[in-house]
Amino acid sequence: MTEYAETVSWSSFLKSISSFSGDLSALSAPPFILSPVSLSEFSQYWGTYQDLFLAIAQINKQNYQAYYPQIRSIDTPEVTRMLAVLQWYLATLKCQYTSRTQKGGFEKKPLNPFLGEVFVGKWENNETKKGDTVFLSEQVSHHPPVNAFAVINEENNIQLQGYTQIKSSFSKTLKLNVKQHGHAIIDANGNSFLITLPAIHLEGMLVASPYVELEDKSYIQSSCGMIWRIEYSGKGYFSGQKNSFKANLYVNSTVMEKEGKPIYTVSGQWSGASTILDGSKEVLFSDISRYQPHSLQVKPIDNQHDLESRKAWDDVAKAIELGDMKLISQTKNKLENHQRKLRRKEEQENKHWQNRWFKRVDVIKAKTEPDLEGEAINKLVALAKLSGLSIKNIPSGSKHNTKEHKKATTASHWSFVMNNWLNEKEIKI
Ligand SMILES: CCC(=O)OC[C@H](C)CC[C@H]1O[C@H]2C[C@H]3[C@@H]4CC=C5C[C@@H](O)CC[C@]5(C)[C@H]4CC[C@]3(C)[C@H]2[C@@H]1C
Repeated sequence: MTEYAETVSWSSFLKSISSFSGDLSALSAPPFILSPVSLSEFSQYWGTYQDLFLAIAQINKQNYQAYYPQIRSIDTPEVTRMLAVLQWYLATLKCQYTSRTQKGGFEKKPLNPFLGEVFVGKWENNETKKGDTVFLSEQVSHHPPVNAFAVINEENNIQLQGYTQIKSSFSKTLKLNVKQHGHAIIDANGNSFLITLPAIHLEGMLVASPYVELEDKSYIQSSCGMIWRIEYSGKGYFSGQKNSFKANLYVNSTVMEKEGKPIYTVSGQWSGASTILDGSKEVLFSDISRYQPHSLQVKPIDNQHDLESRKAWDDVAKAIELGDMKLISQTKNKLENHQRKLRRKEEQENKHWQNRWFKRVDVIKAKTEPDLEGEAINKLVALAKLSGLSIKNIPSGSKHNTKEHKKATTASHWSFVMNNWLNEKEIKI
């Protein structure tokens, strides 16, 4: 599409969203801001920096001093592990929120996954003999859209699972605000970590080059008691730099709530370099450009199952690449009508869609009927209690004592069921 035409349709698009409220996926957007990628692919970013992810499981009493030699004051493997979790987490932010806008691109509207859509792959770590890591993503709900994900490396005994539900709204100044519900939980050799999801907003909408900026706070609570509080800021905030953050490590959430002395403070750019206060000295903590992202191995489309994202959306993705609006709506309607027919058939037969690898667990009820698959939920309850965070269905990272928590009535989450994956017959990695 020509530059001029794009500008015209972008400004008419902005006019259309200025009066829009509701589910983003319902908003029709001009072809040049449609992405041929399904949102079900976005959760792969939790595992893209495999070396940083696996380090969380590999740190032990014998090797912990080798990880951050520049930080003289480190004295336990637990603290080293907390630093490794933060370094990995910052790397996931870079992937999650800037990988589409690095080379001058801008955020586009991803394809809205249908119920039961899956996206699977693996990271082959053969060069470092760390065993393969499996990645699973399943659209466990379509109304509202919820994506659940798991990253599993058996050789190193580390597994991440979680889910994301986004709630978005436009501000008067056409800023797109997105609150995330959900969380991620890591289990690594007996240590577990609860990671909350930051709120985000889209900058640059008025100049037709939107990019994500993180805001407010998020937390990483460890089963050993220590907790990270990460505060985000961006251009125009006090720091003035894009993608800025400040992270404080506290011995526990009580000290954090009292604004006690942090064990460490790390600050800088989550998409670039950051430093750590080691006593009175400021030393380099992490420079993400020094780490290699691993690309996920995904089967060719011909070997994929009909429920796998790239096969299911292939016609639509091709139409988007052609920028052919008519063909886009034709191919999208075909897929969406097929889904509506399936839902109607299930209704008539009084059947409901069976989720594949994740199950919904109502935490309040589960307290009376604890079950094995709810194991991750029990971890969520334990870690949330340690951190003072709410387990109700309110924005990720909300505190336990807020009026929003008191007002909320439900506390149900999505939990990965390893047995369902081990017994999976149709979808292959
Ligand atoms: C309908 C409004 C619209 O189309 O606006 C068009 C704008 C050009 C772009 C808006 C889209 O920007 C995309 C960025 C997406 C988030 C990126 C990363 C993540 C992290 C991942 O773990 C969970 C999903 C999440 C939060 C994505 C959610 C969807 C976002 C905001 C897309 C916007 C629709």
